[in-house]
Amino acid sequence: MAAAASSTEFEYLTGFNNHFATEALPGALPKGKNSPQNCPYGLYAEQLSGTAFTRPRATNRRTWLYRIRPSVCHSGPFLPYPHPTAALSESVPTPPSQLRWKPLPIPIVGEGVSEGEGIDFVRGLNKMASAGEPSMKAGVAFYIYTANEPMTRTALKNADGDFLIVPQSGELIVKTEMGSMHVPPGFICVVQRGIAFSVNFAEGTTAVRGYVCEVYDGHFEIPDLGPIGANGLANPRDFESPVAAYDADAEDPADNAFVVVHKFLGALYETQASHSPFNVVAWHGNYAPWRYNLDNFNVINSVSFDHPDPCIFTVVTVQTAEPGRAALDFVVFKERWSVATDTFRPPYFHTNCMTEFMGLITGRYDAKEEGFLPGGASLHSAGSAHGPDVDAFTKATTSDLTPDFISEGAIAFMFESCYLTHLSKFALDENLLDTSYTESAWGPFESNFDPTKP
Ligand SMILES: O=C(O)Cc1cc(O)ccc1O
Ligand SMILES: [Fe+2]
Repeated sequence: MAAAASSTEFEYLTGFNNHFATEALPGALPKGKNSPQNCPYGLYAEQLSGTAFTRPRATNRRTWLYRIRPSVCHSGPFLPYPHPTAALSESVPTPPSQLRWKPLPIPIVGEGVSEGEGIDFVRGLNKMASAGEPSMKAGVAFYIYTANEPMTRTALKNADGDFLIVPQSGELIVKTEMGSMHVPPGFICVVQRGIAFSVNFAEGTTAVRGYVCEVYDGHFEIPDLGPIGANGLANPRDFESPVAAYDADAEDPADNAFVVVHKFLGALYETQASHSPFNVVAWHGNYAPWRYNLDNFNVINSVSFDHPDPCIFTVVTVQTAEPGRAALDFVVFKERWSVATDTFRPPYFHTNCMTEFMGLITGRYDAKEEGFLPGGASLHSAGSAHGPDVDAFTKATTSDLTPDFISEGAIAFMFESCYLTHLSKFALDENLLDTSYTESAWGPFESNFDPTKP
């Protein structure tokens, strides 16, 4: 497939939830006020709210955009957007089975998508599982995307939730109204609701695969550190937001045409725009997309005994109103020293009241060294017991407990949610599922119980 290559050289503004100010033309930001009678360069002033106007200052998010045309010129009339796998996204009766998926082919060919067809990020977004309702601002959706075409003249604007994008293969250029970000595997990015964006490819990338978590609740925050102190895990200064950049109008009106896909109440709508929605010449505010390099995550773990719960690896979280109960924790399992004495070191057997959707970006995961593959996924629903597979158990109970540098170069992750998710029809496709998962992982366990040997 032809892929328009994009440069990866972008500037960034650093710091989590900072109040940024950035202009692509000198003096484009009005001085001292948000909404002057006339804006510099003939721009239109427009506010984008990320939270209710009345939220307390600490959690209030909004950005002022100075743009060539108001956003309303790029929206409506809205017509249903024919998504190739829409029918497969529908929720189906969901068993509590522990599930594992093989790496998804790029692109996925099947119902709705024929061999050789160009598929972009929006058309290649496949819903695996979801819970809740965008209309009530509570819930999540987990997706795997595969695409072989950039969104050169298409943008997506999501009213339902924030998108956390986790590339697994292929380097993304995520172009947003606030500017562009390079997001290769090993990085994550968040594009919050209401911000139009296109997923394009970096030079050398012709096909991509990765994971997306959409959260209908609030926005991603860095977790509080409690007794850990003022530093550690994900540090605020490592979050990078784009600088302002805009598409200038081309001379030929035909070259300016854009399709804006709008996600609203779980459905996709399209609108034909005569100009690019990426027309923000300057912006200021604290509601902006960001990227984060997972290399910067400072792993903290036990240096005495026992296996801490996986929340110790939370990079960012979306909280519900109940303290400590996450709509979504994004948790990363990466290389680290494993030193705990007299301890079963891999993830323990457990039943969680939260839902655990996992993916693997690269390398191996210590609870399942075989079978859980990069580009694949697993789902352990709330209430469904799971744990290390028999090989991991045998290795962990027989090896010497010397300090061990584990999972070298590996990055696994978990979307952990307090919501119970429904599977999509797509997720139950037998060609995508690893149908031998539960039997191969846990079937061989035998009783080692001997009442004579304490
Ligand atoms: O199930 C999993 O592999 C994820 C996980 C990891 C861990 O270290 C502890 C608990 C847990 O759910
Ligand atoms: Fe688990």
